[in-house]
Amino acid sequence: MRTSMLSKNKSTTSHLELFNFYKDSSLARMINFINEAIVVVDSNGTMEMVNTNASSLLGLSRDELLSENLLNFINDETGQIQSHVIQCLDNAAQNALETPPFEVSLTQRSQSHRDISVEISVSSLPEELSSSNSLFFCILRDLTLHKAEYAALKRKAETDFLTGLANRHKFSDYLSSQWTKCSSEGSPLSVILIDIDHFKAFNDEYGHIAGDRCLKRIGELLSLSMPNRDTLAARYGGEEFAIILPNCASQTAQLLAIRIKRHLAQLSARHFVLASNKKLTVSMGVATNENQRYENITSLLQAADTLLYQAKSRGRDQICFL
Ligand SMILES: Nc1nc2c(ncn2[C@@H]2O[C@H](COP(=O)(O)OP(=O)(O)OP(=O)(O)O)[C@@H](O)[C@H]2O)c(=O)[nH]1
Repeated sequence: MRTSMLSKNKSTTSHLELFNFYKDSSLARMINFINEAIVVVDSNGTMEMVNTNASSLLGLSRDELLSENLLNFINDETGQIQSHVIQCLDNAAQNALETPPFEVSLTQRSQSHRDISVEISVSSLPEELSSSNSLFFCILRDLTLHKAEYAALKRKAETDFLTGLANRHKFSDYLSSQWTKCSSEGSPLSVILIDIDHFKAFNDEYGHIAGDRCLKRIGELLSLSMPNRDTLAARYGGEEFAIILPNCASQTAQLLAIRIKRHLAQLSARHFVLASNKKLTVSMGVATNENQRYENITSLLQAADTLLYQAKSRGRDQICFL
């Protein structure tokens, strides 16, 4: 039975016959013992064998999956991913070991119809296991949990613990990507540096815990003052903050700096008054890359830093811009 079925031409063997044959083959029995979701497909993506893990991942019983094509589970409006999968099957047929795993989004057919991210790794089966019809062994790995964990870790790695703003690392990455984007579009890019004045005196007078609370309040205020989703506020250093404003001309950046300074003054008057009755103030430097004024990110940041120190040396509690 085995030899005659295998030697039969695929076109004269119905899918049901093939499936029933494969269902009882030693390979089909073996894949049920592997602790991965596995489907065996032909070169068009039609499923020939499915193990129990794959059946629960795809949300249909093994028998229901018989008439299904793996490609029909893939979310792919443009059809590009499906072509890529077919190409991977072709590649796997040529060189099984050089087909890298790829990621797709699948819709589960269970009641929830949930979309899940899955990594598929394809290998071709040797001829003695697949008859004249090329078969491919696909391992499907659910990446949903892994992706959620990765996103949470990434968020943590990019966030300043105390203020909840972006940290310096995220600031650098974002500035770098926005520099490239704005330069290629010929649009302006502004940076505002903000440094709290005499913060050491505040810490000395009220202690570090009150100092931390103050930094947190300023972080909240900055976060609420951002004009749009492209704007990024970050904690740049100990008592220093920075704002990246893509597509923002110098005048608009200056107006935003003035507004933030006014809001900070109101916050300070309510919460952060020093013993000498002096309020906590900030100094700011605002620099804008317009008409290729600066050669690179470093010179833009240096300009903002120089302007900030100008504000400090002129007596603090002020904004300097070009
Ligand atoms: N509470 C608290 N204080 C911090 C933190 N990071 C930095 N600082 C304090 O910020 C102060 C910065 O002091 P300086 O660099 O002398 O600056 P300044 O006193 O603000 O004076 P100018 O910047 O010259 O106006 C130091 O006392 C630091 O301990 C923090 O996370 N929490």
